[in-house]
Amino acid sequence: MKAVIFDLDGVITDTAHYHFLAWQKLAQSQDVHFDEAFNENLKGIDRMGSLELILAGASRSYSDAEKLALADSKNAHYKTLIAEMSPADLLPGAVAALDWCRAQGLKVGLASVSKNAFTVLESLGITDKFDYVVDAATIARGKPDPEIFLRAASELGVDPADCVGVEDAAAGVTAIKAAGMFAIGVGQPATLWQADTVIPGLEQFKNMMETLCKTGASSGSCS
Ligand SMILES: O=P(O)(O)OC[C@H]1O[C@@H](O)[C@H](O)[C@@H](O)[C@@H]1O
Ligand SMILES: [Mg+2]
Repeated sequence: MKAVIFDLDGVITDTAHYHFLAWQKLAQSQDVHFDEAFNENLKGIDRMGSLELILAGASRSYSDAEKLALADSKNAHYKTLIAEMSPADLLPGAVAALDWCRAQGLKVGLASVSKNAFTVLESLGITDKFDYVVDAATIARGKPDPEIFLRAASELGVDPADCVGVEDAAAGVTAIKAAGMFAIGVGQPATLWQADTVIPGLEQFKNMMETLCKTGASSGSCS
């Protein structure tokens, strides 16, 4: 393996909860039922894709202009929720995982479909820990399409088969597998059943990677 490509929301920081709160408020404003179980379907899905899924439960149809206005209002709310983020919002094990990759000589990429990813990385103080961060605005097809992971691998100069992807969302794991990479799921095995292996959080990342390197389970050997 030569590179590790991380998702951001729900893997490195708990912005997944802020997305949930912002979508919940929007759904309530449109009288659409919304709960944690439904939100699971939105994880990893881009902004307009998520909005379409929510509005599918509404009693009326929406014009493109209305949809854009709703997406803008969700994003404005989301931005107020992330405004106070700081390095204290890093999930346990996140910095250690990123630093371990670099110490091993592995390339480190970020593949988030969030257009707020650069802002969040800056607030967390970890921008310089990545060799390449995909700009979500340049991605045509969101997860579960593999485009974003393939772009990261290409920009890092690494064959997708030599990459490990790390994801908390089912759609993200599907994208990693479709890109031909080894998938580490972060969360519940029942949700992330497509992943090659699942860990509860990044605190277990280093041990998992060392085991993979020893057994050659990913792609033969490490860097
Ligand atoms: O609205 P943004 O910040 O561009 O984010 C898009 C998506 O980014 C993903 O990382 C999140 O898992 C989704 O929940 C979110 O909808
Ligand atoms: Mg995520």
